[in-house]
Amino acid sequence: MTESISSLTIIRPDDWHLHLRDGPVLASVVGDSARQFGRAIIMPNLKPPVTTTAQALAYRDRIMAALAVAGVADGAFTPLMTLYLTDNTTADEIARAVDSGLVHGVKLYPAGATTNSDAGVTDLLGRCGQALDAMQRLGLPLLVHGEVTDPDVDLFDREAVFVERVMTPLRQAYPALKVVFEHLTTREGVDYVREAPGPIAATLTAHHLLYNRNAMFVGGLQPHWYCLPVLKRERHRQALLDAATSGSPRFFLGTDSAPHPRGLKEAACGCAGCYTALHAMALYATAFDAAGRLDQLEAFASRNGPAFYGLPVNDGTLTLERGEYRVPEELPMANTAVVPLAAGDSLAWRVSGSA
Ligand SMILES: NC(=O)N[C@@H](CC(=O)O)C(=O)O
Ligand SMILES: [Zn+2]
Ligand SMILES: [Zn+2]
Repeated sequence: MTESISSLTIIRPDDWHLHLRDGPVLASVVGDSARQFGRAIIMPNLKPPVTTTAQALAYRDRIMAALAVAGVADGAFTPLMTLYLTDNTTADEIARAVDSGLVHGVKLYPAGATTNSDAGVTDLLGRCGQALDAMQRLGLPLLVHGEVTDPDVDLFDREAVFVERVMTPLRQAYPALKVVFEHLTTREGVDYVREAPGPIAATLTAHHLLYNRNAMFVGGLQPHWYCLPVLKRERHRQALLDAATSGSPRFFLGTDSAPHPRGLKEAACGCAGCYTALHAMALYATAFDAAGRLDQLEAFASRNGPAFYGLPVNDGTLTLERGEYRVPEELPMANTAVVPLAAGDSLAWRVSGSA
């Protein structure tokens, strides 16, 4: 712990992996992100998924309207849109996305890997060549949910196997394609991203930096700690924390905040996803402080992401202070409620202001 530091002001951070959903819930969640972050990469796994630029721009309009409803000042928060890659995404669609200036990535969901991935890719190298070629040529990053879906592969090994079976051949075939390995959860993933040649980076969630898989099982089955990729062993958490605090520009902040109604988490077949947008920066600061590396938080949260995406850093600042933050038990949301990650627990840091 870095006890001497009692407050920290950093360049306004960005969230490079965020689920805002759609409809009434949008206005309930977007304010939580906008209070801390200047921009966010908005995930396209709606029902139906956001597969075209036209759909992405319409979704962007709905987000802007929700920001106004939530009372967020004009220009205070910018959604960076993405497309959902399918077996049928064309090179023309990629060109339209780049021309819009508002779409910043294309998301790969292996079919069946996670929440709302049914329309995802069945065979990346076999079916998506046109789109990948265009993305490589035009500099549009591929954002990857990196887990194989082979039922013979143990759930806890699906990211490590993805590195061998998909990521390595993909990057050999498209060496100049910009790739973000989203929500990295394993030592194998970290080793790959740290050492691989070419334009690659990874996002790291606050929950994977702070908690290991015990959180899902100790004291009973804990549905609010279940997300994909699932929390892993402690040695993986340590590798992620080392990477986040190492100063390597290849690792940056992506919350993967993914709200689900309470009733769909606390169910016989509970949904994957943790809601962390509310207290994201308090969670990250608590993790970096525990590692004694608060000095690295600004690079991770505010500098490395824009550098990879070719965007300027934000103008404003965010200030955090050491002090107990008690996570609420539940948040009202549209006509339902969402339970935030670590509900009822105390964190060591909180957001105290922004400018
Ligand atoms: N992370 C999750 O567990 N869930 C995400 C999807 C995803 O990012 O894989 C969701 O949309 O709910
Ligand atoms: Zn994912
Ligand atoms: Zn996600």
